[in-house]
Amino acid sequence: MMATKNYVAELNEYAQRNRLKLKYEYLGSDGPDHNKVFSQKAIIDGKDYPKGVGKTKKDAKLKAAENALRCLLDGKCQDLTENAAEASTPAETDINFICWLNEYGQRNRLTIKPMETTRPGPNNAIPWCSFMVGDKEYPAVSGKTAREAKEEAAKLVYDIINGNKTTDTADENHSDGSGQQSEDLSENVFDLCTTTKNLTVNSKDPSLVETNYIGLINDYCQRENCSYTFVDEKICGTPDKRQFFYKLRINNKQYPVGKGKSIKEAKQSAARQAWFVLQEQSSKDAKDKNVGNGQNEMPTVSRFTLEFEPLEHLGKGAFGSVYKVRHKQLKIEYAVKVGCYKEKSLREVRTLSDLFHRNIVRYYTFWMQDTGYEWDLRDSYDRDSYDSYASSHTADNPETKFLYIQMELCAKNTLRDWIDEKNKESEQDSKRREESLRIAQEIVCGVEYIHSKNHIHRDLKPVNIMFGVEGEVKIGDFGLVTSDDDDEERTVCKGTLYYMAHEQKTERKYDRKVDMFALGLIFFELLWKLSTYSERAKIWPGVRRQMFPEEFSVTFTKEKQIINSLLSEKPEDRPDASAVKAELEEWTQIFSTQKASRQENQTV
Ligand SMILES: Nc1ncnc2c1ncn2[C@@H]1O[C@H](COP(=O)(O)OP(=O)(O)OP(=O)(O)O)[C@@H](O)[C@H]1O
Repeated sequence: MMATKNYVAELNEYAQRNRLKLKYEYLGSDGPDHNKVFSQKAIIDGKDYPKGVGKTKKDAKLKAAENALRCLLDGKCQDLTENAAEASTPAETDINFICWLNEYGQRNRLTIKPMETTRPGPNNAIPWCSFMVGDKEYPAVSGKTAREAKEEAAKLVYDIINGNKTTDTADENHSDGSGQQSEDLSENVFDLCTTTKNLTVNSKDPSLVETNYIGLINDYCQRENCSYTFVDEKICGTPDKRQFFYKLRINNKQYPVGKGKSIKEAKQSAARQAWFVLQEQSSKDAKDKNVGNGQNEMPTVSRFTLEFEPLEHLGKGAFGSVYKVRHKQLKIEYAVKVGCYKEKSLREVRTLSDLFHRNIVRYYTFWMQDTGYEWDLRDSYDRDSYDSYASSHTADNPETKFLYIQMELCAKNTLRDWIDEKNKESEQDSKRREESLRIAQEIVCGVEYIHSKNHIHRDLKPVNIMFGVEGEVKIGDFGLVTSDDDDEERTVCKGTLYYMAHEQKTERKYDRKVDMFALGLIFFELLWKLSTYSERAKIWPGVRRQMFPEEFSVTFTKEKQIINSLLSEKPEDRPDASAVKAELEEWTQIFSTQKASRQENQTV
């Protein structure tokens, strides 16, 4: 193996020689666990140098140092910035496709089943493998060994799901299509889209599953027998920061322009814009039709009960009820939120459809119906009789529409339950501290992502934080989400008073830092045992003003420092999510090392 040059030492030397102030900034990690990449950048005398990406933090630092040296000594900064986007994407050859596929199955609650066979070859039997993902079978592939066939088959599924190949082009017996249509089909991952309606994967990041709006438009146009084309509007920006603009034309009607960093992203965004306009239009048409008919005479078929089997009433919030359901065809369980439709609720769904992150409850789709859904709570424990007690119903006002939001199903216990359980335990132990640090890190990752998309959650609290199948944190309830535009006037006192920042209670101008204040309180609650409500009521006002129980400050010195900064009265003094994430990551590492050495000492 070739030895790697120690660029970090070299850059240090360079900085010392030239009396420059050198530091590194950790920029976070990206990608699923099996294929994580880390990023760091060098900052020299306040100037940022191109980020370095690597499979470990150390590699990333080395790469960052190398990049800075190339800028400083060879003047090659431009090339590096242009390549930065590529470098941050994990190389496909590094991906363990079987592992990726298993994670994909877990995330989407699809069973993954390899089907291994042999087929006669010229000399001996050749191993073949294909995968069943949910109820869809992917094409079979051969390999020199059974393992190789399995890996190749998993890679094929990866390619198809990522839109690198269509199922048609991947099929052994199929010849390639040509022209515009085949190009569109490969973007749409058409086969998958028609089975699951809207699941595809962002080709850049296999950990994120996005709604395929081009697929939905394709579906819609086939159903309505209309044609669509993407219109190339313009391209802006410098070569390293290109912005593409596309819009959709459906039967000569033009829809709003969508933009993106690639043509594909811009087309998806245009399809998303068109999809929302179509939804709004169809709701308006239905309303006009009802008004025209004088009354809502025809009973409407409920898409909800047609597609899903309601299994359980999970709870009720301000917007409506949430049900655990099973998709009748896919046999996958989801959560569906049902409430009365208001213009504003559609805006919220629009925001939600923009968020795809491991630590955020995954949104699948939404639709509107004339009928709502009622579950008689008295009998909800009686599964067999749900039909007689749960029913679709129309509202008293015939103009009322109901909005259904299909989401990922999370575990029943929320973070509130987790905290309550921990508070029942007798001792304040180090296991709670360790778990709390993991949970806090995941919450802050989700919040960092929400903020990066220019949204403010505004209602972060333990009941709105749920857990996924692997116990990972899932931030939910985006009922109060709003955009973080600088000059927007805000509604005063939206959210839950207990976790609300001072400025959110009283001021019309506040920003994303209100979420950081709530995070401070949640971190405190994660760590500190509060046995009774009265104990909590006694210390809570103090904690909100950065006054902590003495024992807390002694036991959790580092955590207290982070929480203290999050609870700063002035929003500008609160750190942003990425800074807290970095601090927590660093502290977690130190804490684990300290714990390991303590354990070692005990055994010696
Ligand atoms: N995706 C989901 N998976 C599982 N349970 C869910 C899901 N979304 C919501 N729930 C549960 O459904 C219940 C109602 O949730 P919802 O988000 O509507 O309201 P809430 O958070 O209780 O109140 P509000 O919206 O008024 O703040 C809660 O108990 C919540 O834990």
